[in-house]
Amino acid sequence: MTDNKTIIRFENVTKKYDNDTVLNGVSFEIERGKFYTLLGPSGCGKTTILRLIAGFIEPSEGTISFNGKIINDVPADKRQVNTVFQDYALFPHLNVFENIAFGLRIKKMKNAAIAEKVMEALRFVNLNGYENREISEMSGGQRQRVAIARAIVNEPEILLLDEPLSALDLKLRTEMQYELRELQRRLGITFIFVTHDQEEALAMSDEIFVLNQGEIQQSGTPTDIYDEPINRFVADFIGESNIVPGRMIQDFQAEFAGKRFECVDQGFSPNEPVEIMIRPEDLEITSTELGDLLIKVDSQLFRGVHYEISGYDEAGNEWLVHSTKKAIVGESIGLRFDPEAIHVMRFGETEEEFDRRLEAYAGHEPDSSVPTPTVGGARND
Ligand SMILES: Nc1ncnc2c1ncn2[C@@H]1O[C@H](COP(=O)(O)OP(=O)(O)OP(=O)(O)O)[C@@H](O)[C@H]1O
Repeated sequence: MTDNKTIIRFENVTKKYDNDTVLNGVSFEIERGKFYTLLGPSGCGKTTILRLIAGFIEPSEGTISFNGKIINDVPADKRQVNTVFQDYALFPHLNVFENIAFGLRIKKMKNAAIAEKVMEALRFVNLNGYENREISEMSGGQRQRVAIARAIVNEPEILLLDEPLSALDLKLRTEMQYELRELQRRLGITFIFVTHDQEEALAMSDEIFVLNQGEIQQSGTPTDIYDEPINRFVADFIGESNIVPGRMIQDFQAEFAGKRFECVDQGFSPNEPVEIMIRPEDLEITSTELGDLLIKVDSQLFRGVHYEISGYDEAGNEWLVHSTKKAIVGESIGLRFDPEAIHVMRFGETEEEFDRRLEAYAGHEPDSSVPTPTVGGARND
């Protein structure tokens, strides 16, 4: 059922071009007034989802609803959706004012009303006073804002943004991230933003959909996805991660790198093979005596805020560590980590199964009657 928070709903949407399936049975809901990001590598289907929402293309199978009504064959110009394109698609022969006014003139709005709306849109994107400038006289960041003003002047219910920051240099891009986020809050309309930049997605979004090969791998808040990635693809794509093979001995006890560790995961079959993920910043450098794991340092890079240290454990797994402490290449160091830092990933788990497993953990602390090693401690047996 669609409740009144839901503005867009995809149900088993597939898009094929000839025999190529570019979206494969995708289902999701978009809630009103939030900032969503579609994140994934090139060719995974992000733009295809935007184009389906905008009405530029139709699904091959499945349904798309807008405010509870199926809109599969509603034409683009009848949808309350506007798009900001990667190249901004501004009209070079029109000045800033006329670029923004364009859609309103097509709607045959009166001049006075157009002027009022254009000026309001310019204020929203901090470009008041620029209305008579030519597009060629505007910088990249300013053109970007004109493109946004042109989209919001139509008062859409949803604004689609297809990699709108990719043409900007890093500093301007970071500034525009703040501006866009702030603009979305002030306008209160739904933004659906496409990017392949994970840091951008983490910084800006209320919700992220991580896509790969035409399927949604995982959806959730930035912290959910960063802290609890569902599989190797998501863990690797969002941030840096150490992923090593292991198995779940029993509830709250994982084995990897030849040792057993207390963890916070449960609901696996005894000895089930799994993948273990630990973030580089969750590994703490300590002495070889105190370490849960020993690694021989292979390389070290200074990254400004931290050192990036890599090395190999005795089982041959590579570990990446982010630490403010220095290490010495060629020497052994100990690594310490908490049970919560160990993320256990099940092979082939669907998002529903994954969510159910995680919900089952909530409020269930490891049972103290289960014989497990000390907190974060390793047991050699
Ligand atoms: N009109 C089309 N005809 C055939 N294949 C298409 C068409 N449009 C897109 N595709 C294919 O669909 C797949 C998904 O494309 P899409 O543009 O959605 O990817 P994307 O995730 O937005 O990628 P990028 O980040 O590179 O823009 C790609 O393999 C692409 O080649």
